[in-house]
Amino acid sequence: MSNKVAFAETLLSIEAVSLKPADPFTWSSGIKSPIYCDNRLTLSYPKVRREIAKGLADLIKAQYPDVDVIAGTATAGIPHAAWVSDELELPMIYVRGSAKGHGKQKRIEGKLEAGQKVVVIEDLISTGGSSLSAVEALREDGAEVLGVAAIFTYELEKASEQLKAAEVEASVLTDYTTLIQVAKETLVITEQEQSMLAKWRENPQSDEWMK
Ligand SMILES: O=P(O)(O)OC[C@H]1O[C@H](OP(=O)(O)OP(=O)(O)O)[C@H](O)[C@@H]1O
Ligand SMILES: O=C(O)c1cc(=O)[nH]c(=O)[nH]1
Repeated sequence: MSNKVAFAETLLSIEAVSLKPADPFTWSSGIKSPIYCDNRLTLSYPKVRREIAKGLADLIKAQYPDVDVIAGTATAGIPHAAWVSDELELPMIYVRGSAKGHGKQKRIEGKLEAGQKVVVIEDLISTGGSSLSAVEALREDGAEVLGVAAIFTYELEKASEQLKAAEVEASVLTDYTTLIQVAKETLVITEQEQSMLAKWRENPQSDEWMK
C-alpha cells in the first residue's frame, strides 16, 4: 500500500473528512465547498499525529536535507511543526496570519537568522494562499524557503499556479485524488456523492455543482 493511500485511510478513519453539500462549508479563501478536511482532529490521536510527524520528517529528510529551521503556519500547522522539529531535532518557528498589534509586533515568532534554510509545515493546501503568505513573510525576513510540506492538498489548479509563480515547491502526505479513490473503495462515499464531488472538482470556484 502506498503511503498516500495509508494517510488517506487514516484521515477517513478519524472522520476528519466531512461532506455537507446541502449547506456548503466556506473555506478561508471564500470558496463554498461540499467537502471539508479537518486535520485539526489529528491532534486528538497520538498514534496518528506521530505517523504524520514521522511522514513529514521523512519527506523533509529526503527532499530538503539541508534544512535549518522548521516553520509552522498559524494555526493548524503549528502543532505539526512542533512534532516534526522534535523528530528532526531542529529549531522551530511559527508564522502568524498577520503581525501582532501589540508586544513586539512580530509576524514570525522564534529565532530566524537571515540566510537560514526553512521548510514550512502547513496542515492543508486548498488555494495555497496561506502557505504562500507564510513563505513571503519568511522571505521578507531573509529566509531561504526550501519548500512547503503539508498533510493534504486538494490539488487545485489555483494552488499549483500560485505556488509555481512564487517558485514554491509543495510536497504532501496525501491528496484529493487518493482520498476520493479510497473513500469510494471503502464505501465511505456513495456513487452519488462521488459524482457530486467530481462536478465540484471541475470548477471549485463556481457554484455550478450546487445546481
Ligand atoms: O490553501 P488555502 O486556501 O490558504 O487554505 C488552507 C488553509 O486554510 C486553513 O486554515 P484556516 O484559515 O481555517 O485557519 P486555522 O489554520 O487557524 O484553522 C488550513 O489550516 C490552511 O492553513
Ligand atoms: O480552505 C480551507 O479553509 C480549508 C479547507 C478544508 O478542507 N479544511 C480546512 O481546514 N480548511
